[in-house]
Amino acid sequence: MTKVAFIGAGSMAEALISGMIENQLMSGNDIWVTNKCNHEKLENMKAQYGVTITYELEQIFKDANVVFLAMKPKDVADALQTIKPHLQKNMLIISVLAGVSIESIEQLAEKELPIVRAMPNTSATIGKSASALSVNKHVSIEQMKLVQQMFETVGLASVVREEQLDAVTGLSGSGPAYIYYLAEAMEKSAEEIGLEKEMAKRFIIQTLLGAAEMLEKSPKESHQLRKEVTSPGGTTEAGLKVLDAHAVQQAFIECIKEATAQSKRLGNHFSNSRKA
Ligand SMILES: NC(=O)C1=CN([C@@H]2O[C@H](COP(=O)(O)OP(=O)(O)OC[C@H]3O[C@@H](n4cnc5c(N)ncnc54)[C@H](OP(=O)(O)O)[C@@H]3O)[C@@H](O)[C@H]2O)C=CC1
Ligand SMILES: O=C(O)[C@@H]1CCC=N1
Repeated sequence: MTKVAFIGAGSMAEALISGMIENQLMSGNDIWVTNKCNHEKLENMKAQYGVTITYELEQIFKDANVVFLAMKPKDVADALQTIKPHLQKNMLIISVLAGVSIESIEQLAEKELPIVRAMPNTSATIGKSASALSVNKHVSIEQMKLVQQMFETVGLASVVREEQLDAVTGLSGSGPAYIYYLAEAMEKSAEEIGLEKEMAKRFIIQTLLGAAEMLEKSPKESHQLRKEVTSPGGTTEAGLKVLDAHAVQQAFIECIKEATAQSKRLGNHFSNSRKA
């Protein structure tokens, strides 16, 4: 049996727990969860997923095979300071923290541990995450199999070079938020052009799902698929002219580059503050 401990019980931890349970990789009995102080949140997770919740570190780490680090980057130094006496050589550490390098975690833990740095996204909740994984040399073949299995259960999982993880964070870690941002704009416009909210929502969702599936299944590139919707002198052309006038495509490119840069900054800030 695998015992999985989550240190941090926020959005990303919940997405992974929900996805792993929903897709029957494990049950709530296998999962232990703690956070900093939000007891109500832990109680909610216990009620919803049947996980064990505790602030007793002895309990959470006893016989744990896998330890997820799922706090914000700014909190990982304090968290590791507290948990490090409980970390054992055979425990696989999986960090989902944006920006924070494997080396930084090794230094904070002050012992040689198998460490995976992962960048999933919140679509793990429904088994649709895009997760990138990097590992250190202490991760065994068996542990790697387990990691692959866990992240494949919650979506697509690929091993990447660690230096690629900031870009993955900017692209697909943050990515769901960009799509929700577009959905928000579509919902707001629907209201203004006189469509009922519920009906418009169904049309928006189906349009996003349909376009995503076309991107997946059609052999055509995205720009070709866009062209096929855009009749000369038609409605799409008129709409897209407005987006071009506002340089929206360029803005999205800059958005992803900035998110990537922020991931690097989070990591640098973190390692510099350790050196200071
Ligand atoms: N949200 C997302 O879409 C994604 C997030 N990530 C990464 O996941 C990590 C968590 O993000 P997210 O879930 O959004 O953050 P949240 O703010 O939702 O959750 C953070 C959790 O960490 C807990 N925590 C803080 N300090 C400690 C501590 N010392 N010991 C134990 N638990 C602690 C908090 O507890 P309390 O509530 O009690 O303060 C809270 O449960 C981040 O590092 C982020 O970069 C990665 C991919 C996507
Ligand atoms: O916004 C963040 O920092 C985290 C990392 C990727 C998605 N959410």
